[in-house]
Amino acid sequence: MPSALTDRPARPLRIGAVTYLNTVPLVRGLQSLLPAAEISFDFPSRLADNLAAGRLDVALAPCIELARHPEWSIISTACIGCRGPVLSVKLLFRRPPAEVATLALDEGSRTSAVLAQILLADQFGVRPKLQLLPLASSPLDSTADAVLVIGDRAIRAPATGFCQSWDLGAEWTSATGLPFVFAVWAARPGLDEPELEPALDAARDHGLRDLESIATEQSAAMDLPRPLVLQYLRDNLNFFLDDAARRGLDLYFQRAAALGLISDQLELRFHDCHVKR
Ligand SMILES: C=C(O[C@@H]1C=C(C(=O)O)C=C[C@H]1O)C(=O)O
Repeated sequence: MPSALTDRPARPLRIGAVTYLNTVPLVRGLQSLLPAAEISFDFPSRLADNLAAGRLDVALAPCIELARHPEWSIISTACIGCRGPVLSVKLLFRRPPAEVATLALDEGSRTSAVLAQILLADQFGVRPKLQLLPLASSPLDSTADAVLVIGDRAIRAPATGFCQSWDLGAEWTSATGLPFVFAVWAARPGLDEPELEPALDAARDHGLRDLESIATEQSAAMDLPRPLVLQYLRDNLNFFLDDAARRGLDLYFQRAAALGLISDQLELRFHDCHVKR
């Protein structure tokens, strides 16, 4: 039923969040802040597709997708980023980087899929042929010269079977001196939910105050050492889209455009236009 005031169907706000450990601090308090919202979890690439298809109102979307959907706006200062090694975005090499002719990309990824191509092109001048690493396949199943894996499975990525591995957060920061941003909260056009932005920011702040208990709970749930989980959430990840993170994002988009991986007319849109370029 359309509501009389807004003329839109009165349905719950549909929020899509990433299904990895990195997102737990961002969403832990969200349901109690937005009791009527429907929060679902999926892989980053699917969240982007679902937001684009109108199946979600807001999603923790791979930031490269902002370039492909200029109609989306960023709706929170909460993000998934890093300022150095990230631990969960890895490029595993079967051949030395300068000899990479085939690159398999984690099906769950969009941002890191482009980041891997930027780093290989900028540092070694290689433009490999792309393949898909399906979500259900192990990197060991792929015969590509280099294999990108992200998320929880990258934290556990195999140490054997590959001659070298890059942590893409570390590679980006040592090449540029800037932080990196993997995903941001993006809203579909026309979304009018004034309580959403403060809730997303507050949920992040709440999660960060609760890292010790999240680490205890998640290390048991994921069978990972608690110190590793705590270090990942507290030290590797950065959850703030601040000025330095935005400079990293700008440079990433510039490099992606220079390589023809996105159009070069990107202008980031922020909800309510409270941050302008
Ligand atoms: C740090 C990470 O960032 C992720 C990487 C993404 C991508 O490559 O598209 C998208 C969302 C994030 O969850 C990770 O998943 O390990």
